Amino acid sequence: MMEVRCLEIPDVKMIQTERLSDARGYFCETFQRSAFAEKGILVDFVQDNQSSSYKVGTVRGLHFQRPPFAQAKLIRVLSGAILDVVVDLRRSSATFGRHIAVKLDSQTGEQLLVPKGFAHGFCTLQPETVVFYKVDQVYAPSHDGGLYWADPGLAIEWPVTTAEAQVSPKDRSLPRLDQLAAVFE
Ligand SMILES: Cc1cn([C@H]2C[C@H](O)[C@@H](COP(=O)(O)OP(=O)(O)O[C@H]3O[C@@H](C)C(=O)[C@@H](O)[C@H]3O)O2)c(=O)[nH]c1=O
Repeated sequence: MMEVRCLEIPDVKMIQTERLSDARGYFCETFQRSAFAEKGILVDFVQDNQSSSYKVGTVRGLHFQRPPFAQAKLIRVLSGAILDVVVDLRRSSATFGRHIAVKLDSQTGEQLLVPKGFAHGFCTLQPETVVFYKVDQVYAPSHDGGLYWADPGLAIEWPVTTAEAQVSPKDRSLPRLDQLAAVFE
């Protein structure tokens, strides 16, 4: 049993797979290719990634890979919690430039499916937060792209200010959306 819920941008989906509990704890199939396909989610994941962030208020993103290395991502939190954010970068989309922000935590184990054509990032809400995600294209640093997380034009309500956030030097100098050349059609 899995539940798939479309968010305000319908290609972005929240996924809850069933947790089978017993006296020891729970067991859960977090990804099963044919179960996802039955729900219309056809992705060939080729790489799993994991990151751990020490502090609350660590921001990673907003990232994407340019075609032909664009990635769909299936995100979940193993420990801690995040505010997960996606921005629609598809120029032909009615929701171009709009974002979705959802809380993901290890309590519910809900997963976020981010299609190709979106920038993705998150802010940790707890210390020692571990994020795990599957991607359907390999890492291609030559095709790395990004968007400045605190771009006021995006109007994302982050839980931290730019002064408080823990951000990598690379992420601090990413372009705003109005400085970004078209990436996705
Ligand atoms: C993303 C990635 C990074 N790396 C290396 C590059 C670098 O030396 C180190 C850290 O990379 P970054 O600073 O880009 O890591 P990080 O900021 O955590 O990047 C990630 O952010 C989130 C929001 C995403 O959506 C991911 O797709 C990815 O872009 O890991 C890989 O070897 N493989 C990978 O797939």
